Amino acid sequence: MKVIVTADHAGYELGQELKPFLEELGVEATYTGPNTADSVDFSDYAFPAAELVAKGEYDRGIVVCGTGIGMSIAANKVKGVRCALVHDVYTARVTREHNNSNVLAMGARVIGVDLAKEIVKTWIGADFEGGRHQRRIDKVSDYEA
Ligand SMILES: O=C(CO)[C@H](O)[C@H](O)[C@H](O)COP(=O)(O)O
Repeated sequence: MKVIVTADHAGYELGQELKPFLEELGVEATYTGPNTADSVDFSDYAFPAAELVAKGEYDRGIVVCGTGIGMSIAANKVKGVRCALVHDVYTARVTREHNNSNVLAMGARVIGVDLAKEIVKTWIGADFEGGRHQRRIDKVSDYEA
């Protein structure tokens, strides 16, 4: 699996920690966010990363900002992206099983590194269940189209 990780200035420390963590999980990970806390705009990082997921160049994306909200709003503007803002392990699992989310958003000012890693591990390992959930996703995709 190939995963792109990006962040803004508020999320860069967590974003950078996630690359080696994903590699420990056997995932090929790329980090495209900033390397300093200098202020940037989340949209400049969210759109390119989300587009690469939508194009299939990466299987999944992880986007991190202060709250995760700005990144998730931006990522969900990209056609084909289903970005889930997650701050607990339960929704990390269910958003894969039910929503087939292909981008995960987290807020580095909301949760700590250990919980973020648990969320990532759960989200990476959970599979889409299809069935009734596929029908529902198809309706969203039809609207998007
Ligand atoms: O867009 C956001 C809020 O939903 C992100 O959390 C940003 O990281 C945040 O707004 C950045 O805030 P800052 O005061 O400019 O550091």
